[in-house]
Amino acid sequence: MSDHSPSSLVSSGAAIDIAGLVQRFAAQTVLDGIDIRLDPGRVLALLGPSGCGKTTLLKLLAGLSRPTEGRIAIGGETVVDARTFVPPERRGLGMVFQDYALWPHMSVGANVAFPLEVRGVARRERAARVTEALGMVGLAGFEAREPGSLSGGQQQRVALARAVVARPRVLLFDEPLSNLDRDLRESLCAEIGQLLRELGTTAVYVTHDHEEAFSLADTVAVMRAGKVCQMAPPELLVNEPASLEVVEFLKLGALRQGVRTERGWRLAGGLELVSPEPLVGAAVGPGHLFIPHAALRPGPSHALRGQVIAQRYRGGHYATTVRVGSDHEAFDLAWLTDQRMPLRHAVGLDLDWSRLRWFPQAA
Ligand SMILES: Nc1ncnc2c1ncn2[C@@H]1O[C@H](COP(=O)(O)OP(=O)(O)OP(=O)(O)O)[C@@H](O)[C@H]1O
Repeated sequence: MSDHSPSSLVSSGAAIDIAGLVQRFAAQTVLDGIDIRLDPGRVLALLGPSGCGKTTLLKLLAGLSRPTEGRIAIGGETVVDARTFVPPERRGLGMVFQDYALWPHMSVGANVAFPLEVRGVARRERAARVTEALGMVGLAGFEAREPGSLSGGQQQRVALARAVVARPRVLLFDEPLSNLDRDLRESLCAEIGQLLRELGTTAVYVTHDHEEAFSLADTVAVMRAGKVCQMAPPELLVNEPASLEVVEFLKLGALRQGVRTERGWRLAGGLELVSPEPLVGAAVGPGHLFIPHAALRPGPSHALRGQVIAQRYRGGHYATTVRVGSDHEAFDLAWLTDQRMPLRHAVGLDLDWSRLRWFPQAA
């Protein structure tokens, strides 16, 4: 964020242990047996579609509600189970919300100082730590400003300074960037990631944005319908998605129904993929083939032939949509190239066969 050293705000992050967490509201089961262990200082993203239970899980961590069943421990101490409930203010947390939640009648400095005031920190130390926290988020000298006079991005930086000023053991983020425009989202996301690493705080970050989750987090929990489908570092999720659900949600390529043959796959619609090398693993039979975007590369074998149907310039490359396969069963793949191409331009692509994933149909 700035080159200000965060020395006095560095905290020792706490481990988080969640075991058998269930949340029911009347007949609806919103969290259905969540087990998560997060090591101290790690950043976990909870990623999933609207309504999958992300915010409900974050609220349980924060102590803003109580689970129907299960246990949460922070730093080895049980903060909630059937017998225990530690209130939010005693959990050692900092929180950043989507809507900033700043107090409009208080100056920026007073907003950031508030968690220290509540903890009875002396005025002189308070002032020094507020200055430092504002410096860290790139708002040095903003103490006297009114929150209402700041841009959305600046208000979120104030909220971030307020969340870190009391050296929390755990930081919780609930979709903090979703009210900001794309460029600002990208830059603030990178800055938050850097800040978290400098501070060493454990963090849980709720988002439905894949890019945010993948760029910020050490570990991503993909959630669907109250369950964690897969929890893994971003590169593992991309290369080894555990299930069709994860593949479908992450949208990192094309998923096609087909039949595994001795030498490759015959996809619905008739497209044949024949591997140059013998395939290992999985028996022949029906299932789904996942062709990740990352498996595409230019080359002479032209395992896949298609037509360019769209190109978008982004960050030095053309994100190119290539339509492959016959008319009624055509599918689209995204390919990064530095060449500009006319619409309907015919392209032949090679495949990195080792990156294809086959999900055999359950017997
Ligand atoms: N206090 C409550 N009482 C009844 N139902 C609730 C309550 N809180 C949440 N729900 C329901 O639980 C489900 C999950 O909500 P939650 O806010 O956790 O989802 P989410 O994954 O964070 O979604 P979004 O990305 O839209 O915020 C929703 O169907 C919601 O209506």
